[in-house]
Amino acid sequence: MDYSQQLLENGDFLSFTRNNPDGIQESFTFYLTNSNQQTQVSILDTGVICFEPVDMETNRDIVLSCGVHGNETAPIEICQQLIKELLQGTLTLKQRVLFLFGNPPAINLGSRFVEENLNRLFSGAHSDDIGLANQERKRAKALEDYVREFFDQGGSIADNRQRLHYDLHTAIRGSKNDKFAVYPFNHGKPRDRQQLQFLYASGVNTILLSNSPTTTFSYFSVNECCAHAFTVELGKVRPFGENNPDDFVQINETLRRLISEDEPDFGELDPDKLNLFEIYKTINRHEENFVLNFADDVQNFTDFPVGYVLANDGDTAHEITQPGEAIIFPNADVALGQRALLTVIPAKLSA
Ligand SMILES: O=C(O)CCC(=O)N[C@@H](CCC(=O)O)C(=O)O
Ligand SMILES: [Zn+2]
Repeated sequence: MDYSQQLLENGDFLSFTRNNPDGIQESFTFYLTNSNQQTQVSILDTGVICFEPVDMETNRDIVLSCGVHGNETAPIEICQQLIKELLQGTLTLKQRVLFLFGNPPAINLGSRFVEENLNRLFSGAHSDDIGLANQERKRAKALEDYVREFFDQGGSIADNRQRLHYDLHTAIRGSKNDKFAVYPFNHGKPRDRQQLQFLYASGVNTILLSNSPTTTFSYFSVNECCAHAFTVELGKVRPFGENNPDDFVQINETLRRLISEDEPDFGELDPDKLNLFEIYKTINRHEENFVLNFADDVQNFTDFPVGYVLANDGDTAHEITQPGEAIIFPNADVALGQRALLTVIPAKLSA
């Protein structure tokens, strides 16, 4: 049985990806027909599948990525289910959608990454040290190319086309705010209220505004593709099969509407309902002797008193300097030079 027939029968793109973690021999395309509407399905690489309505006006191009960190399974399960329903014709396709399972070898290992954190390798960082051409660097470059090409083929945002990229993750620690999103630096452009409302309707009521360039996937799409893009954290990391579907009802619903409606209305933003923070400090690990001065079970968004030493990096002490300053993504076990934690402070949406 050929691959396209197999995918049509079982809709199981995740197994296809996991069985071909290092790539496929060549890309392939096939067509689906449902209620007289044709869909072009293109498998461009392992973990890369694109759905496009044929001969139908569309107004947005949607990228949904997951598994950029291989052990973050809830987003992988969400995307797998959407792909299955599209392949089996039970979810209507009205817009172009590109799904990406970011790091198949890491997904198979159930680990965050194999050699290097993929989500630190975008915006060209994959080519910074040419001696280091590991699979994550190659994949970061390939993912950039797939996303750029997908948006380019959709058409220009000057023609009122919307470009969207939601990079779906789960966090290592528990969190006082279970679901939250990083809104990448957008070089001073106003933050998009419709997008904030979309996130709110998806159950993501906490937003971290980033004020500087990074090497994450979502910043790449904002900066190089002019997309609305976010890193979306959907709860705590759990192994496959241990995620509670009840925790993802809202995002499942909003993503379905985004894919299958012409002009979905997600309601009006009430900024008072959002917990808004800005990223205040990025603390990188520079020394082997790096310690965090709080326990492993301290949750994201926990604040500490001014003067509290959060971390010691060799001889450097990183202190809390602002009332309300709270921790996000603490991880002492990162490579030297990489981000070991962020701090955030409460923020307001500018008019
Ligand atoms: O919980 C953690 O420590 C990490 C969760 C995670 O993978 N977060 C992303 C955030 C990316 C961003 O800042 O936009 C990451 O660290 O890559
Ligand atoms: Zn992640």
